[in-house]
Amino acid sequence: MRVDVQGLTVRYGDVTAVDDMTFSLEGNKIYGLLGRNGSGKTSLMSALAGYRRPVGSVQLDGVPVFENARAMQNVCLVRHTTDAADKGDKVTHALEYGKAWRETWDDAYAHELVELFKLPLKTKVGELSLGQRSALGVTIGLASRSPLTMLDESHLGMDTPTRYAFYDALLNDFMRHPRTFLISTHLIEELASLLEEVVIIDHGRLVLQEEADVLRSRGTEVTGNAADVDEFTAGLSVLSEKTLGRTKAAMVYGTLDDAQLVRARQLGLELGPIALQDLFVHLTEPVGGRR
Ligand SMILES: Nc1ncnc2c1ncn2[C@@H]1O[C@H](COP(=O)(O)OP(=O)(O)OP(=O)(O)O)[C@@H](O)[C@H]1O
Repeated sequence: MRVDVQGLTVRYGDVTAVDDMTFSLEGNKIYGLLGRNGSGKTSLMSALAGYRRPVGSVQLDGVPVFENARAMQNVCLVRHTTDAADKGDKVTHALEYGKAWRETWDDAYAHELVELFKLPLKTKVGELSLGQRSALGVTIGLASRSPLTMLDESHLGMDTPTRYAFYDALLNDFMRHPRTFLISTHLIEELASLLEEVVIIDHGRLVLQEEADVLRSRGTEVTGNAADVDEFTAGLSVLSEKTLGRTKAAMVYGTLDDAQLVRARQLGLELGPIALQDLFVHLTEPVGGRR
């Protein structure tokens, strides 16, 4: 499903959560929506789901989503809190609602995921653990097979093995049934290999939208003898450094020229791709204020 956002602004009283945002997602990809706390991810996703009347326009496959039941049926937004489901309902009922609401729902797949995540069907949603609630949200999101599926930090409460089981399930299901996923997460590196394109927002504004590989190629990890790494990176924009004994790894922002590549070889330094997370930190406002 294609998404077109034009001049979108979301305000809560005096607070501008999304500030005149314009971008398009061509669709059928796994997109990462990255942004610091309070940057406007949830507000943006709510507008994309048609939950609020937009200032500006939000179109899904060329059709405005707000007050359009047909378009909204093609969207599934899973938030990290299972606010959609009544906490007094049993898990099995939450899944039935998912099924009743969506033509694209795959019930057999929903039950495969219930098995995978060991979800207790007869337990009330309000009595699930945080991780189980996350698993229920993710189950609803994946089994909905919605043409636009948005997962807003929905896997936050899962433990590490469960998160990795979720990433596998997501990728496998996306390969079998390509659709548009927009996923917000603060666990960037874990999800990085799944993301084809990345949208970074900060203070309600679009910072960049880029293919993940292109974004990674904007920086280099330089590893080697600490003194040699220091010599090589002097004057470069270093995003972060890690030292282990005499070895150092430095994340450098910017493209290296031929002379620098030759010098790196002379010093015996290893050059590799940069972590998306380091770029993200560099591209958004630092904790405590502006750069
Ligand atoms: N219901 C609301 N009423 C008033 N202000 C709100 C409301 N919801 C969000 N905001 C404000 O809008 C801004 C964006 O919030 P939003 O939840 O969209 O950010 P987010 O990127 O999803 O944050 P997080 O990563 O912490 O979940 C914040 O300043 C927040 O305080």
